[in-house]
Amino acid sequence: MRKLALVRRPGPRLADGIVTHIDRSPVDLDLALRQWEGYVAALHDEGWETVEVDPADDCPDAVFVEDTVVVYDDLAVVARPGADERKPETAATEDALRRLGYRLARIEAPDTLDGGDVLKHDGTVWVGLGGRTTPGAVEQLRALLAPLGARVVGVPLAKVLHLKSAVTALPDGTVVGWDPVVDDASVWESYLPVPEEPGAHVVLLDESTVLMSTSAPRTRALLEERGLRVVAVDMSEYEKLEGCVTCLSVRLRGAPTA
Ligand SMILES: CN(C)C(=N)NCCC[C@H](N)C(=O)O
Repeated sequence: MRKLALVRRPGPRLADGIVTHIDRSPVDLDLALRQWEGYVAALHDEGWETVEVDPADDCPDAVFVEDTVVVYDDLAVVARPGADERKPETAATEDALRRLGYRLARIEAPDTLDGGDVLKHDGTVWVGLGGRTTPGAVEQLRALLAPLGARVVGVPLAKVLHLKSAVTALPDGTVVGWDPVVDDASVWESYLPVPEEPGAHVVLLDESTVLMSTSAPRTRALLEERGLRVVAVDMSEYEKLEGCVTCLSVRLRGAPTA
């Protein structure tokens, strides 16, 4: 299966990115660029091709490209970000996915949805509700994904920016989360609390390998004990902006051949 990921390099205004649930601290732009290059190199080392979405340099948060779209099978649902200053970010993502041969749909106004609120695993799509994503957007997504056989489930979210700030899924479907920011862990059949907030953020690289932040060493050890191979990258400058490993890419597994 072709493993392709959309990425978008950090722009010159990155340090002005939005912070909501944490205090602002200075972002080192040079270090952020090196960390982004390290992230992309880690994807390449693990057999992923990357496609760069055109820059949106007026938008400080544009590097968090995950928030601009939800891709399911051959359908790309272009998001409508909940923060107005992020709304212009979606146009170039839409162009990139059109060029790659995806069918396109859009979350329509007045509803809003951020891709970071959407967690997919094995036919179920959980959507965080309470922050940037509206109930109407969940209904829109449900209607768009139903023909593809996906089950869309709204999940309460009050303590953190996005659903994937609180939880992500391991290759076997176990959902990992950092309890202090998880509103209702009973939503998931198999739930594993992790000892560090960044430990709740994994990107699936293949059936036995995950990408995560170097700032979660105890969770790394926990996952390795479960038999997973962990690739760790330094994400400090993005974590200062409430970002994490998932936000910097949109993983396209089995992309259509355009
Ligand atoms: C899973 N996460 C956290 C994301 N997909 N996106 C993070 C966006 C952070 C940005 N400063 C903002 O506030 O929008």
